[in-house]
Amino acid sequence: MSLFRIQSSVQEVAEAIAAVLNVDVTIIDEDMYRVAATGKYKDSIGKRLPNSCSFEVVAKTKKPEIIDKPNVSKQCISCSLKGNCAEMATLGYPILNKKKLLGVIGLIAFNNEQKEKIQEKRECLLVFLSKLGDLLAGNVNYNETIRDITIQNEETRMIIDGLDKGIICTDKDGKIKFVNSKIEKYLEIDKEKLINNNIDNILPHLREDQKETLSIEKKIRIGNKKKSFIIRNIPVVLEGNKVSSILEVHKTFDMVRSAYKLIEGERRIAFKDIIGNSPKILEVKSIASNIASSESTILLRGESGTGKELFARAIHYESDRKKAPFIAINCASIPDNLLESELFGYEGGSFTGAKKEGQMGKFELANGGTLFLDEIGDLPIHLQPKLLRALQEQAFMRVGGKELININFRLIAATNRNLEEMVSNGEFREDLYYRLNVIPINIPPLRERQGDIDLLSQNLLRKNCIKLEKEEKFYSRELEEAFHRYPWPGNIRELENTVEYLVNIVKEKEIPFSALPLNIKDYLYSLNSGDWIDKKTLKEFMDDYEKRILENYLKEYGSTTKDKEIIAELLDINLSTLYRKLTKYNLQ
Ligand SMILES: Nc1ncnc2c1ncn2[C@@H]1O[C@H](COP(=O)(O)OP(=O)(O)OP(=O)(O)O)[C@@H](O)[C@H]1O
Repeated sequence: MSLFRIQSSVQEVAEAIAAVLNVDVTIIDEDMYRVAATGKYKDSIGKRLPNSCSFEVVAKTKKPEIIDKPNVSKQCISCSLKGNCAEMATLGYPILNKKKLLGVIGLIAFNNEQKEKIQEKRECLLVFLSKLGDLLAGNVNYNETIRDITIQNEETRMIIDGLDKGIICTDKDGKIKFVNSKIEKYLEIDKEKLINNNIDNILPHLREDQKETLSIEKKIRIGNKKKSFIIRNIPVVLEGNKVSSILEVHKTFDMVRSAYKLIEGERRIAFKDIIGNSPKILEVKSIASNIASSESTILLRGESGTGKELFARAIHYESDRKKAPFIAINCASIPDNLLESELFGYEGGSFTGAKKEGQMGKFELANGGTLFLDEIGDLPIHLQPKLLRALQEQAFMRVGGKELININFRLIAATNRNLEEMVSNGEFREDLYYRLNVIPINIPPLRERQGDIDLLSQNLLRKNCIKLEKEEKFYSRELEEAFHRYPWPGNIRELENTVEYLVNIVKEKEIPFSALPLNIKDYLYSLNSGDWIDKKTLKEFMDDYEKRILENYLKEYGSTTKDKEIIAELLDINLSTLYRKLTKYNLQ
C-alpha cells in the first residue's frame, strides 16, 4: 500500500532502470500488486501477480533471487503460469524499510541478450538495485512523515476550531499566521482578511513585546457596537527569544458565565427545596412561582432569616434566566465608599487602591441573569439615583468610566426595614421605592408559621446528624413544645443554628430541653407559663446567676481586652476562665 502512495515516483524509478539496463522492470508491493511496470507488463499495473510467482519467494525470504530457467526452476514449481511463462530470466530484489518488506523490484528478460545481461552483471545489478530500493524506502518514509504531519495539523486545527475561545497565532513581528473559526465569528472578519494582516490593525495596543503571559480586558468595536473581550497574550519563547504569540480571546460575557457556573454550580434552589406547608408559606410559594418568569422587579419583605434569599434564588432558577448568573450582594455588609464600585465596577486608576485594569461590578456580572440586592433599605441615598437610572435604562457607567454599559438584568430586592417610613423620613427615594415595589412579596416570620416548625426542625435534625456523622437523634416532648413556644426572632436561620448546636453537644439519642442554648431557655423560663417545662436544675440556677454577674460586670467595666483583664482580676479568676465562661453564656 505504501508504494502505491508514491506510485508516480515508483513508475519513474522503474522507467529509469529500464532505460539504463534495457530490460523490462516491474515493481510490486508487499501484497504482490504491480505498482509500476515497463514494456509488456505496463498494462497490468494495479493488478496482482500470478499466484506463487517467483517474486513471492523474494518477498517471503526478503532475499534477492535470480531465475534463469523459468518454467523449470524450483522457484517456479507452484507458479500458476508454469509452462506458459514467456520470461527468460528474472532478478527479484526486496525493497526493505528497517527490515520491513515494502515490495520487490523485478528485472525481467524476454530475450537472450537481456538474459545474458542479467546473468553477467548480476553483482553490479544487486548493488544498483539495493541503492534504488533504499531510495524508494526513503521516499515512502518521507511521504509517511508528511502524511502524519498533515493528519496532526488537521487534528490540531479541528481541536483549536472546536475550542470555545478564539485563538490567534502571530509571528514575532505580530503578523497573523493562524486563526480559528471562533475568531472569525467574534470579530466578524473572514479568515482570509486576518491571515498575514498585522495584529495591531485588528487588536491594537496588546504589548506585543511582552515576554510573559498577560491578560487584559478590551473593548473592540464590531459593526456599530462595542464588545468586551478578555485577551490572554501568551508568548512562545525559544532559547530566550520570542518566536511567536498565541492570543486566547474570550468573550467577557462567556468568561463571567463560566466563572459563575464554577462558583454557583451547587447552590441551585427550586421552590420544592423551600420547606414548609403552612397555608402562609404555600401562598407565598405560589405567588413567587407564578411571577418567576415575569421580567418585573420583585421586592421581598420579611424579617431577617425568613428565607428571602432562598426565595430570590428559587425565582431565578425557575425563570428563563436560570442559565445566566444569579448575583447577590448585601448592601448593608459593604462600606458606603466601596459599595458604588462593588455594584457598578470601576475603570482602571479611578481611585487610590483601584486595580490598574479596572474591575467589573455586580451589575455587569449579572448580565443576562438576576441581580439580588439584599438589605436594599441600607443602600446609601447618594447611590439611589444611580440604581434607579440603571433600572430604568438597563445601562450604567463604571466608576471613573465615560461609556455607558448596556446590560440586561432582572432585579430582586429584599429588605426587613420599613421602606414606607424611610420614604416619609426622606431616607429612601420615593421614585426608587415605587420602581422596586412592582411585585411585593411578604415572607412571614417563623412564629406565624407554627405548622412549619416541626417540618423544618425534623428536616434540620436529619441533615445535621448526617453532616456531623452522628447517630440518628430525636427531640424530647418538652423540646418540641419549646420550639413552638419560642418566637424565633432570628427565624429559620436561628432555628438552623440551634439544631446544629444541639446535635453537636448532645451525646444521647434523645435531645432534652435542658440542652437548649441559655438565651432560649431563659426566655422560656421567663414565660412562667405552666408545667410543660422541665424544672430548672441547681446547675442551671447557678449558671443563670453566674451569667447575670458577668453581664453586670461587662456593663460596668466594658468589654475590651483591657476591661476583661480588670474583670478577671476583680473576680479572682484566670483570664482564660473568664473567656471560657463568656463564650459559654454567649457574651463574647
Ligand atoms: N423554608 C425554608 N426551608 C429551608 N431552609 C430555609 C427556609 N427558609 C430559610 N431557610 C434557610 O435559612 C437561612 C436563612 O435564609 P435566607 O438567607 O434566605 O434568609 P434572609 O431572609 O435572606 O435573611 P437576611 O434578611 O438576614 O439576609 C438559610 O440558610 C436558608 O437556607
